Amino acid sequence: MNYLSLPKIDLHCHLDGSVRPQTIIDLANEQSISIPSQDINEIRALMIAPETCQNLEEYLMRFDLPLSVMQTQAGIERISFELFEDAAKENVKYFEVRFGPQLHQLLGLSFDQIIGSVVKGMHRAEAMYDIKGNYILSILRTFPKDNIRDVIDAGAPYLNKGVVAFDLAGAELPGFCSEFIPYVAYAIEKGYRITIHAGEQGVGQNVFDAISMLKAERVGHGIHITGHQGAYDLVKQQNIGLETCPSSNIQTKAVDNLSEHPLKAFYEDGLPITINTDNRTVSNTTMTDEVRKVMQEFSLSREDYFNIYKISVEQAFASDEVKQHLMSFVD
Ligand SMILES: O=c1[nH]cnc2c1ncn2[C@@H]1O[C@H](CO)[C@@H](O)[C@H]1O
Ligand SMILES: [Zn+2]
Repeated sequence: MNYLSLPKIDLHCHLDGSVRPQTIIDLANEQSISIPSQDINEIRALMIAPETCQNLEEYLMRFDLPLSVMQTQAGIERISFELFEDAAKENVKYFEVRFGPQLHQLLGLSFDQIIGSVVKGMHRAEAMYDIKGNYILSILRTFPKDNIRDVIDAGAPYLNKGVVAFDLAGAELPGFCSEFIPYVAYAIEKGYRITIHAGEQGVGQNVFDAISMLKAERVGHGIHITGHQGAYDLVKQQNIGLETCPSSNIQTKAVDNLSEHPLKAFYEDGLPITINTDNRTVSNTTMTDEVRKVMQEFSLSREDYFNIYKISVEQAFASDEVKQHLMSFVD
C-alpha cells in the first residue's frame, strides 16, 4: 500500500505543535530570540515529546519553544503556510488546524492580527497546492477566562472565511465543562461549530459533559468513553466524531501502546472515528505515518480506510462544496 499517495483528511492538528524545527531557528535569529541551540537536530529533539512522558502536562511543556517565535504576524503567517504546505505534500486534501490565540500575545499582537495571520498563511498555501483548510480557535482551559469572549468576537468576522470552530484544549481536569457553558453558548450564538478535547487524560464523564453541556459535535481524542457507558452511548446515538490521534495518545500515556488503542473497536461498533496527527513536530509524525501505523496494527483494508475517510468528510466543519470535492477522491 502506498500510504503517501492515499488522499487524507486531518481534523485535529495544533499549529504550535507542528512547527518545522528549521523555522524555529530562522525566526529566532530574525527576531534575536535566544534558543538553546542552532543545530536543527538538537532543536528537533527538544521539541519532540519523549516516549517517557509521564502524562499530558509533561507533553504540553514542549510548546514553549515554538510559541516563543510565534509572536509576530510574519512568523505566524509563515508557520501557518508551511504547515499547510507540508500537509499538501503528503496528500492531505482537507486540513483543520487549531491554535490558541491567547498564546500569541506576548509582544502585544491583537487577536485580530493573530487570527488574520494564520488565515493569511493558510490561504497562501491553498492558492499554491491542492489542499483546503479551516482554522479552529482553541481556548486554554487553564487560562484566565476574562478574554474568551474577545477571542470569539475577533474570530467572528473570519467565520466561514477560514475560521469554523471553537475548541477547549490544555490540561484536562475532571468536571471542567460546567465552567465553560456560557462561553461555548456565546460561540455557538456567533456561528462557531464546537469540538472539545475530552476523555484524553480525563474521565469519560468529561465526554458526556462536553456533548450534553457544551453541545460538542466532535470530541478531541475521547478514548476514555471506554470506561463510561453513558458517554459511549451518547457518542453513538448523536454520531459525535471522535478525533483520534494515536501517536499522541501513546506519548501522553492515554494508552500504553497502539494495540491497546480502542479506535478499531470503536470503528467496528459503528462509532464515527477519524485519524489525525494532533502535533506533527511534538509527536514526531505525519498523516502518512498515522494512517500507516493504524492500518498495519489493526489490519485495516483499503475499503476500511476509505470508510474512515468518508467519516472524516462527514465530520469535517467544511462547506458542502468542499465536501463534494473531497468525495471525488474516494476510490
Ligand atoms: O493533545 C492535546 N491535548 C490537550 N491540549 C493540547 C494537546 N496538544 C496541544 N495542546 C494544547 O493546545 C494549545 C494550542 O494549540 C497548545 O499550546 C497546547 O497547550
Ligand atoms: Zn489536541
